[in-house]
Amino acid sequence: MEFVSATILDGKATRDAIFDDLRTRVTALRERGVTPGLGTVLVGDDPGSHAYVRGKHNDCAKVGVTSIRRDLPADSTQAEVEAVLDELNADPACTGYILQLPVPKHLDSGALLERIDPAKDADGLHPVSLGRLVLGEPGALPCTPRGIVELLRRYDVPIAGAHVVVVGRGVTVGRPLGLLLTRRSENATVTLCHTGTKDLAAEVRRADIVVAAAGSPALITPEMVKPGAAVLDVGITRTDAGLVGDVHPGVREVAGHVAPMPGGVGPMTRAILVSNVVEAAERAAR
Ligand SMILES: Nc1nc(=O)c2c([nH]1)NC[C@@H]1CN(c3ccc(C(=O)N[C@@H](CCC(=O)O)C(=O)O)cc3)C=[N+]21
Repeated sequence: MEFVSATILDGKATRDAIFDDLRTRVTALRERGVTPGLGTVLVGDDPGSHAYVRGKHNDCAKVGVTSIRRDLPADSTQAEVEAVLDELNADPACTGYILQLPVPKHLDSGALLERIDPAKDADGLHPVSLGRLVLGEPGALPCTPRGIVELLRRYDVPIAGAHVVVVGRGVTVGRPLGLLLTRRSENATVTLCHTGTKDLAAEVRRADIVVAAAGSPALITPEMVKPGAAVLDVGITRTDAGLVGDVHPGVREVAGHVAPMPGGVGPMTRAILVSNVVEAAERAAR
C-alpha cells in the first residue's frame, strides 16, 4: 500500500511572502510621510497572551511598522482600560490597534471593543467592522478568517463552488468565516457546525474544505474526511504534553491539503493583522 500524504499548507512560508510584500508597501507609505503604527493593549499577565503580543511586535519590526505597547495590570478598572483606548484613538502615531483577548472577567469586553475607533480596528472585531462584513462594505476583516482564505488562495485550493464545513461558531473565527466565504468574491457554500450539530461526521464527510475551530482536541478524525479534501486546523488546546489541535494526525493520510497546528493558520493570523494595519494606513493616505 502506498500512502500519499496531504500537501501541507505552510503558514510560515506564506506569512514570509506576505511580509515581503508588506515591507515594500510600508516603504512606499513612509516615502509619502505616512508611518503605520500598530498598538496592542494587554490587560493582565496570562503567559500565552504575553507571548502573542510579543510576537505581534516582532512581526511589526520585520516589516517596518512602528509598534506601541500598553500593558496594564490584571486589576485595572473598566475606566482605566477605557482611558488607554481613548488615548490610542487620539494618538496619530497609532494607525491601528488591538485589545488582546481574553480580558480579565471583571471587565466588559464588549464595551471595550466598542470603544475602539472603528477606523483603527486592526482585528476586524469591532461591531462596526463586523457589520461592514455582513453588508459587504470595505473595512478591516477578522484576521483568522482572512488568513484562511489567503492560505487557500496561495495554494490554489478552489473556493468558488466548494462546500466548506466550518466547525465552531466563535466570533473570532467560525461566525465571520462563514460570512467571508459566502461573499460573491469567494462564492463558497458554507455549513456552520457547532456543539448542537446532530451528526458532525455526516456534515464533515460532505466537505471539500473543512475548517476546525472548535477547540476540541482531535475532533476531526480520518474517517470523517472525504479523500482529497482540504483540512485546516485552527484549534489550540494547551495540555501538559503541549499544544494540540482539533485535527487528528491521521487525517494527513486522507486529505489532499492540510493546514497543521502549529505552522498553518496561526502565522497567517499574525500576518493579516499587520496587513490590516498597513491597509488602513493606505486607505487613510489616499
Ligand atoms: N484581539 C485579539 N486578536 C487575536 O487575533 C487574538 C486574540 N486577541 N487573542 C488570542 C487569539 C489567538 N491568536 C493566535 C495567533 C497566532 C497564533 C500562532 O501563530 N500560533 C503558532 C504557534 C502556536 C503557539 O505558540 O501558540 C502556530 O500555530 O504555528 C496562535 C493564536 C490570536 N488571537
